Amino acid sequence: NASDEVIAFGNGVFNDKQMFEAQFIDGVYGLNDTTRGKGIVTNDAKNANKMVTSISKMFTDGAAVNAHTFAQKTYDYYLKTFDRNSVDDKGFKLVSAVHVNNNWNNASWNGRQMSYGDGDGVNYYNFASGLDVAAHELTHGVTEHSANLIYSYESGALNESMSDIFAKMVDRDPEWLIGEKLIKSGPNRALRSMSNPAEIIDTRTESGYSPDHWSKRYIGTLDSGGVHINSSINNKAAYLISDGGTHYGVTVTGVGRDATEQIYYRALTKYLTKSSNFSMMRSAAIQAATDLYGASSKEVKAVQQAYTAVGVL
Ligand SMILES: Cc1cccc(C(=O)O)c1OC(=O)C1CC1
Ligand SMILES: [Zn+2]
Repeated sequence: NASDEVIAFGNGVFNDKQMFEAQFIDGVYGLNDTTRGKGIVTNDAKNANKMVTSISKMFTDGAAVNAHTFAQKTYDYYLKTFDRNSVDDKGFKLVSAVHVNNNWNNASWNGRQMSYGDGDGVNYYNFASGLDVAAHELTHGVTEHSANLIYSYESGALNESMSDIFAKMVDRDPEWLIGEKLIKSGPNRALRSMSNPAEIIDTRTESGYSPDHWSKRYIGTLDSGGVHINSSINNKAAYLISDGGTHYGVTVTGVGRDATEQIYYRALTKYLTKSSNFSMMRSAAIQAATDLYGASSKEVKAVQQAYTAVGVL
């Protein structure tokens, strides 16, 4: 029988009410949106680690409702802000799996789909519960279909930072915290902080905190050469470009989120390459800001000052 689009309602993990397009296929309602690109589909992995393809009625499953609606919101952000049609700009079908593995404290993009763990319920809530998490994962897809930054050492830290930056452009909060909704208990109130990276305890680093300056970068092999550790250095720069501030004695006059997202999107899609390092990130952002706002613009000045403030020349 014909499948038809319906408007459905459901509650997320924290009973956040969501409204979304759903599909009625072969007698079953499913989280299947055929109105965006080549589609947006959400599956229940039933705590297996294989990606099942069953679309079942999941409006009562908070993780599924969140993963699905957050993928829609992120799709809409890229289309509206940059006229980008999904991760590949060709309508790439966005597939998400929830309840992956058991008590999995992770979320991922594997080149084909997003996956979310349920969290252990002690330190973490369900990893599908944060819009910033979904936007982070989906942006890994955007990066893969643009600069395709190698996921290790400095290029990997930039890969991670792109995901954090756009996560916060989609899911805006004044302190630019990453994954704050996931934390149930533990020393940190978020996975990362872009406004003040050094507030986050990280026992992998020499100082014990996330780095907020290139001189404090993690040099080691953990975390694929520190991709989630050193991303904080570029995150801080992006925060300073947007909101401004004085950091290690260097003052940046912020230019706002809208200019900042345009600068980073242009840098990511036009200037960064798979082996770009932090210094090349500085050059790419300056070039992007020059293209968009002019060589003597306040935006170019903010980029120069921000990268100087985090020790990247
Ligand atoms: C929780 C987690 C663990 C390992 C990798 C990632 C990853 O996607 O890089 C990950 O997800 C995040 O960092 C998102 C922002 C919360
Ligand atoms: Zn990531």
